[in-house]
Amino acid sequence: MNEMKDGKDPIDDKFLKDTTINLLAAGTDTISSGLTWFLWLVATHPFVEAKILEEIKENLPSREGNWKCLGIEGINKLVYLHAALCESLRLYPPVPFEHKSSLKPDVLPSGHKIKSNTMIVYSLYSIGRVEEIWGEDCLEFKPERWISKKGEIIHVPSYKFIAFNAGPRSCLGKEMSFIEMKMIIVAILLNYHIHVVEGQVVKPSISLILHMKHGLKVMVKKISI
Ligand code: HEM
Repeated sequence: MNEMKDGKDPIDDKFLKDTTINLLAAGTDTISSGLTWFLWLVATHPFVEAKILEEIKENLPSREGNWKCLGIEGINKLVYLHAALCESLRLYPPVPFEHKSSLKPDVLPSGHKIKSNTMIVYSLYSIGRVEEIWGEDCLEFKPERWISKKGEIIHVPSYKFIAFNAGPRSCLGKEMSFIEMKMIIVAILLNYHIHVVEGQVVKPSISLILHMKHGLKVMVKKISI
């Protein structure tokens, strides 16, 4: 990487180009998928929307202040919003399945024996909906399950909340994703009311990214807080 040729390092340029493309590719469709499912869930759960808005307004420095006044510190104080976002990513992980390969023979936690070079595909979508893991209400959108009695976020290990994958190859953009998504959500919810058009079929497409199969039709109305 540090080998210089004529004052220019071709390996360095390639590394920078690849890294930039990698970050753009990894952080574009994932964020848009995550935001679409989130906005749909919030628009169809008015109680959750009201609680998010209440929390944002409580944390705005002044009633006249707009969302930009919150800054990253303010955004990080929004416990209910964080909980709602985790809950949305649990039910609709933008990367719905993953694969790993074994270097040598191994035994899975389930007891299954595998040979070397076996590809194992696992569903992040399903892991977020297992009753033994998440409880009887696992299919319900309940941000409250992420909040302790003290009103703090409950830490959930990444092997359980697997939307960003777990282990050495987990998402490098996890923290950035939360900040980015929260800023966009706050900017949208403070300025617009989103009404989901009735009668449409909302379901995931089976692809590398969990897009909505038919997109999401909404009516957007400008509001002022
Ligand atoms: C809601 C948003 C996102 C979700 C759910 C998500 C999820 C994931 C998942 C599941 C992986 C593992 C992929 C694999 O092993 O094949 C991954 C890897 C990765 N993500 Fe994200 N991601 C998100 C946003 C971002 C953003 C915004 C960035 C960067 C700006 C980013 C950068 C990366 C990178 C660089 C990797 C590869 C890490 C490695 O292989 O060591 N991601 N992400």
